[in-house]
Amino acid sequence: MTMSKSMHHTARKIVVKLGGSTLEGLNEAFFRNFKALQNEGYEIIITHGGGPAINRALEKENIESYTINGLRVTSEEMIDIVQSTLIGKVNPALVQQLNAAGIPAIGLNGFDAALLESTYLDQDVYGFVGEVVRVNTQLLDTLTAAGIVPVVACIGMSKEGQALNINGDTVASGIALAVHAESLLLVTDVAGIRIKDDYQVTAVETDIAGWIEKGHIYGGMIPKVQGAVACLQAGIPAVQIVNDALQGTTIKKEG
Ligand SMILES: Nc1ncnc2c1ncn2[C@@H]1O[C@H](COP(=O)(O)OP(=O)(O)O)[C@@H](O)[C@H]1O
Ligand SMILES: CC(=O)N[C@@H](CCC(=O)OP(=O)(O)O)C(=O)O
Repeated sequence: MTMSKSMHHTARKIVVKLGGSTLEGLNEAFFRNFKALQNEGYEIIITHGGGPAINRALEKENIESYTINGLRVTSEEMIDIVQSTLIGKVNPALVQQLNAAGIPAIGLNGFDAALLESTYLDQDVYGFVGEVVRVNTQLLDTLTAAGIVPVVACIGMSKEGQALNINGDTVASGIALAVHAESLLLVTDVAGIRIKDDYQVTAVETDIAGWIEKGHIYGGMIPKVQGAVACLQAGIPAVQIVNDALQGTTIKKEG
């Protein structure tokens, strides 16, 4: 029997999402860990948020904002500010840090080669907030195969060409699903999931819903664990929620 050669690009992939709170000062240890993963043969795709930078830009314009379930309700006047902050400021600053550390990186957002096709999550409730419908994985494959790290800002593009604000964690899990990543790493400002007083080293997917219901997980942690559950259910073996020293919680399907 002969084995047919797969047409798929089969390199092992990791998606790393950098939360807004971690972006400004990535430390040397982070870049070391990053290069170690590349040297092991992993192709890495970076996605990022920028919540704190968006907050500052909105404050400057005296615009108040609020979140529901960790998602920022985004009005028409806000989406322009979100778009220009993430694509114009946060993304190039991160790309610069990577390039300076010797990691060739290219900045992208949902509009580039229709990278993130999106629809409104629920326009009546959230306004200009999107969810990921389709990812141009071919673009990502082409770049990573050429040794270039894609750095994706979490702005989606609707069919009509409208920019949509997508939570960074939602983009990260959407891309991880689309490229069949081996793992998803959500880097944030806390050492993983804290339940009462204890940071969890491991968690199983079935714990998550109850923790949200009881209020142990709230705010910005909600889109992270929801993205994690979607990845685990689609067969991605593990999702990690960690701080910049890569300490935190590993979430798995079963204990
Ligand atoms: N159970 C929990 N464990 C840890 N952090 C939690 C939990 N529930 C809510 N949070 C909050 O989630 C925050 C991380 O989300 P967020 O601020 O959106 O970070 P990022 O910008 O990295 O996406 C933490 O700083 C913490 O305030
Ligand atoms: C819809 C939604 O919530 N969008 C986020 C996008 C930025 C983000 O996700 O930033 P962090 O990774 O720092 O949380 C927002 O407007 O803040």
